Amino acid sequence: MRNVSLIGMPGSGKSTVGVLLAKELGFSFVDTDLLIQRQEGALLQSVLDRLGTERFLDTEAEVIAALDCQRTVIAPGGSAVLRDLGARRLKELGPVLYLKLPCAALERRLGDLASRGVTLAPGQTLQDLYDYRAPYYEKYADLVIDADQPRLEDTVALALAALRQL
Ligand SMILES: Nc1ncnc2c1ncn2[C@@H]1O[C@H](COP(=O)(O)OP(=O)(O)OP(=O)(O)O)[C@@H](O)[C@H]1O
Ligand SMILES: O=C(O)C1=C[C@@H](O)[C@@H](O)[C@H](O)C1
Ligand SMILES: [Mg+2]
Repeated sequence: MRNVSLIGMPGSGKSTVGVLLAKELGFSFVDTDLLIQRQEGALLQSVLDRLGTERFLDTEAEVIAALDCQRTVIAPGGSAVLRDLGARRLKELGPVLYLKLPCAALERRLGDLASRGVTLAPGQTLQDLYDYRAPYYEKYADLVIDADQPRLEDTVALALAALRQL
């Protein structure tokens, strides 16, 4: 298996589950949010404030399109599926696994969205974002797992089991 990409809503666990999954697989780990921060020389929320949503999404897609890795778990931002360029690159790199969980569970996990760096339009709620994005996650996923697990390790185990089915 060349790489594994995790997609899903902000707070679904792509970064926290991803690094544990990489350890279990003996893979490297890359979080594209960190690549964007390094490239732009600023924290994600500042990048988002400076560029605005559309240019942020273009930048994110370009960073993902430039990924060239092997045996790596890739944790992109929750917005990665909103640009075909980035989403297609993830699929080229290997299986794409959707960490799916209900919006209510995400609401409980996420703190202040205003400072988290989420591409929310003014007045848009997390539920609006969830309803808009869910079809994109489903569209690009090769595998879907129930990420509404009490323990990170349980989600990692489900991810490993799903990957074994390929
Ligand atoms: N069972 C669980 N599985 C995963 N994350 C959990 C769980 N319980 C609580 N959390 C918390 O939920 C948050 C998940 O955030 P994380 O940054 O991993 O999400 P993400 O999918 O990478 O989001 P983003 O799209 O913003 O990068 C963390 O703060 C984590 O500690
Ligand atoms: O889901 C989102 O809209 C985002 C999630 C973050 O990981 C970042 O990629 C960015 O701040 C946008
Ligand atoms: Mg993340």
